[in-house]
Amino acid sequence: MIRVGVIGARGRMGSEAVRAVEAAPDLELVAAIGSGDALDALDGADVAVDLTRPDVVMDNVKWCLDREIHVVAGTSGFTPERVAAVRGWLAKAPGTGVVIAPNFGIGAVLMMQFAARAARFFESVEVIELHHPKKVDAPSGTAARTAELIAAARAEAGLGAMPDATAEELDGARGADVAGVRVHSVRSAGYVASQEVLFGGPGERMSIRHDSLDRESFMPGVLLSIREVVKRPGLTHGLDALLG
Ligand SMILES: NC(=O)C1=CN([C@@H]2O[C@H](COP(=O)(O)OP(=O)(O)OC[C@H]3O[C@@H](n4cnc5c(N)ncnc54)[C@H](OP(=O)(O)O)[C@@H]3O)[C@@H](O)[C@H]2O)C=CC1
Ligand SMILES: O=C(O)C1=N[C@H](C(=O)O)C[C@H](O)C1
Repeated sequence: MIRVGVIGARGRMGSEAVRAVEAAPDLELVAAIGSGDALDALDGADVAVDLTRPDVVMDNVKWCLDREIHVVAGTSGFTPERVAAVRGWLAKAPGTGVVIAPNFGIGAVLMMQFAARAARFFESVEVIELHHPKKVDAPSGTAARTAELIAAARAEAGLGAMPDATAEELDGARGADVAGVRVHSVRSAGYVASQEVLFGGPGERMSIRHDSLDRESFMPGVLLSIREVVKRPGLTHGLDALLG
């Protein structure tokens, strides 16, 4: 049995994760921690799953790594600087694993992979992410990571800046610049989590879209990450490596 604690257990994702862990025959829920609860309840846990907020997740990860508790971090906000900080902490806990999962959805992981693969073939690319209006951060972690992957693929292919004649702009009209890729965030009732990556080249365009219609879409990825993190010391960034 893998002993699991969920941090953010009363939230939208955390409560789903609690149910999923409780229903899994090889996992035991040993802690369900909400805001205001002490992390000490994680003593004895093998894995902590963090589904909280970008402003608290780093402290939680550090607390767990100081105690050699493996971490599955689904919370958004993992900038390259934060990922580097986690790597640094892991260097002092070499037997411990961390999975940072910008998105647990299998389709979303594929959408990010496909986008990175297509990136070198198009001169233009922009990302539109659409989420429920209770989301506290923008752009989404998924969109930011997608932009980073696209930017890396473009750089590797020797592509320069994208064509864009914008000379006058209402603040925000062209979205956020993430590693040179424009990311547009929509917040609207009726959405859980969606993303579309738009590519353009001479005489053609292509879009790759993924929609999570229900948070149950994330649960297979949460369970896979828990089962894998105990076998993988060090940092795993994204579910790609876990999917084979
Ligand atoms: N990787 C993925 O596939 C997915 C990631 N996410 C990410 O997961 C995170 C949570 O999303 P969501 O569930 O929608 O958000 P919610 O606001 O519904 O849940 C967050 C929960 O964290 C709790 N919390 C806040 N601070 C602490 C703390 N210091 N210790 C313990 N618990 C705390 C909150 O408690 P309280 O309400 O009392 O403040 C709340 O219950 C977000 O960053 C989101 O982007 C979401 C969906 C999928
Ligand atoms: O807050 C959400 O809901 C989601 N957050 C993650 C993100 O920021 O990418 C994953 C998914 O998009 C749902």
